[in-house]
Amino acid sequence: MRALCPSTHISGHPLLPAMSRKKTPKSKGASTPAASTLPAANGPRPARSGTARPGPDAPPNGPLQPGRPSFGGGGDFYDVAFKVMLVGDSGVGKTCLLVRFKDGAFLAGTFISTVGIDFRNKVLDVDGVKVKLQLQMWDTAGQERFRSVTHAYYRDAHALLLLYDVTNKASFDNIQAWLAEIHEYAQHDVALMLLGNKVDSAHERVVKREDGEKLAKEYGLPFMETSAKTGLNVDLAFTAIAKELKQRSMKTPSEPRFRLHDYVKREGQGASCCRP
Ligand SMILES: Nc1nc2c(ncn2[C@@H]2O[C@H](COP(=O)(O)OP(=O)(O)OP(=O)(O)O)[C@@H](O)[C@H]2O)c(=O)[nH]1
Ligand SMILES: [Mg+2]
Repeated sequence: MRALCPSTHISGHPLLPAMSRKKTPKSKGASTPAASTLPAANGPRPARSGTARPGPDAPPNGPLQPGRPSFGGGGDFYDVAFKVMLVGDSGVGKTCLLVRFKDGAFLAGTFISTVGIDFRNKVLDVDGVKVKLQLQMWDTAGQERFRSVTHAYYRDAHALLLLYDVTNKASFDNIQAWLAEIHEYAQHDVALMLLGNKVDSAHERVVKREDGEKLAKEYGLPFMETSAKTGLNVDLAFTAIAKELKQRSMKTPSEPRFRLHDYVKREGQGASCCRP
């Protein structure tokens, strides 16, 4: 039985009609990647702690979310905030990865596909700076009228985590189509990382690690294999993105450049370490 990852589907969301949840993974075409509007990673400049917050006239989709200097009404204190979208075929584990990162959990149950928007926020401490990651993903359930919405969301994303499932060849084959969509709709400098998920399912693996590495190299992407089930490399993936985004927005001349590729290569663990 497949595990169920809780979804934060917003019923009653103004953009979402009442939709039933899909229970089988769908092809890439049916799962519209979410997009963002922010000037990706090097686009907008997140406000630092103590800096002015955008006033009421600030564009709603400005590059960075305002920092909350020392207190936040929502309970999460942060200096800079970024939007991170998870994209990839249905069933690759986007919701599970998000839940694992946010709550440290992997719940057994039946796969319930996300309909609408799934999101979580988490604040990380990156070298003394509180970085809030606004993690989200959209699913349009194949409804064409929502594609424009999700494409708009692409432009808002500062970072994109592009997932495939190592036990599902089609999800890997579709990566190029996802990259084409990202290229078309996301900010040109969006921080992007390729993740091969479900490496705990060693016996069902059909996509070799080397294949993922090769594809990533071809497109110049940082790459890691992950498992939402065991937690392998999950925190690392989000931490790496947080470090990259924080560096892009707050880099001081004296600070050595953070190299995302090198970081994930150095810190990433092999699947063999965490097989159940
Ligand atoms: N073994 C294993 N199963 C996983 C892992 N991640 C997710 N799954 C399972 O894969 C199925 C799909 O996971 P989801 O996280 O719901 O997939 P999704 O990408 O959010 O799918 P959509 O919402 O349809 O786009 C569920 O049954 C999960 O339990 C993993 O790392 N290992
Ligand atoms: Mg989901």
